[in-house]
Amino acid sequence: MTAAIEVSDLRKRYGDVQALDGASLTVPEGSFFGLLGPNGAGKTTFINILVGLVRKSGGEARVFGHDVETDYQEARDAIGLAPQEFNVDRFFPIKEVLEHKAGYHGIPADEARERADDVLRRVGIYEKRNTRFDWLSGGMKRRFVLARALITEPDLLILDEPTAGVDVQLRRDLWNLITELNDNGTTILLTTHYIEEAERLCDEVAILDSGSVVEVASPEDLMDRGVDKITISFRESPTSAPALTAGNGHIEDVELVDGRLVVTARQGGVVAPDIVRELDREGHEIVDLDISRTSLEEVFVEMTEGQSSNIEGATQ
Ligand SMILES: Nc1ncnc2c1ncn2[C@@H]1O[C@H](COP(=O)(O)OP(=O)(O)OP(=O)(O)O)[C@@H](O)[C@H]1O
Repeated sequence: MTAAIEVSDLRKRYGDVQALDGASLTVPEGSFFGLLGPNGAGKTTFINILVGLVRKSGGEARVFGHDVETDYQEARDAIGLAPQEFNVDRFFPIKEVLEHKAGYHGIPADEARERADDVLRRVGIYEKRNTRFDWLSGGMKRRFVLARALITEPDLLILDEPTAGVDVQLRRDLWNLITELNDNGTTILLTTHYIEEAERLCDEVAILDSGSVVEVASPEDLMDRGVDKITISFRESPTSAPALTAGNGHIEDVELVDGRLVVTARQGGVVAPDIVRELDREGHEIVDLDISRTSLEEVFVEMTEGQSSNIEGATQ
């Protein structure tokens, strides 16, 4: 199967700044893929090279097998982009903006009108179809840039921080809409500073740091690399921390804190049952057990340490 995105040794230099420094990445067709990284890691530059807004300084980039420079039109026609910054023609009613965009991609006028109505309904701003972009609220503007990305029915939808600064309702609407698109086969590339968003939506995430890809894994696999804390309360507190043989090398530390046993371990959910059985065998009566998992956020911060990270937990 041809990959949706195939990038190797991608480089971009702006004057003194090496924005991309040999980034390599494959995004499989049909996946919901997250591109994470601290501010300035090169995410927007990466996206802009794919859509032809920025010329690479070196390396290769293909979209569904089409080179983004030599087969520009084919590559561009496959992509719908909802950019971080709004760059919309402000003087026309939004429905016309969509029709112009469809026309630019070779879609006949009748079909363009139908598609414009359809995508405006899907993003929930059909009643604003005759309004100029400037007169939409901030949330409606976000909805509109998504509609504009969808008008060409792209095989690859690229969303550059689609939920930055939007309210809870809109965030959920956007999540539902893009999940549905992905279920129907659209490949999604999402950049986000909301870690919970990546955790919830993405099959795989790539972590970009200082212009190169430092990791590609599922959110679940990344979280398994961090350490979890298992806190166990007993009917009668032991006088010292029991020595544990369970855990198969997963346990990193065991200590007694205020009468409770605190076990630091990788894959806490996997080792906890063995620990419980061992303590039970030794006659300790357990009254409560709590596992706090490492968050993807903690793993991310550790991997990109030293960078100015502003990754956030989604507020809702
Ligand atoms: N047109 C430009 N001219 C000069 N430097 C640029 C230009 N565009 C980006 N840069 C620099 O390239 C680096 C990567 O920027 P980029 O916008 O790709 O990062 P990002 O990961 O998208 O960041 P953010 O999360 O803040 O959006 C930064 O140091 C930025 O200042």
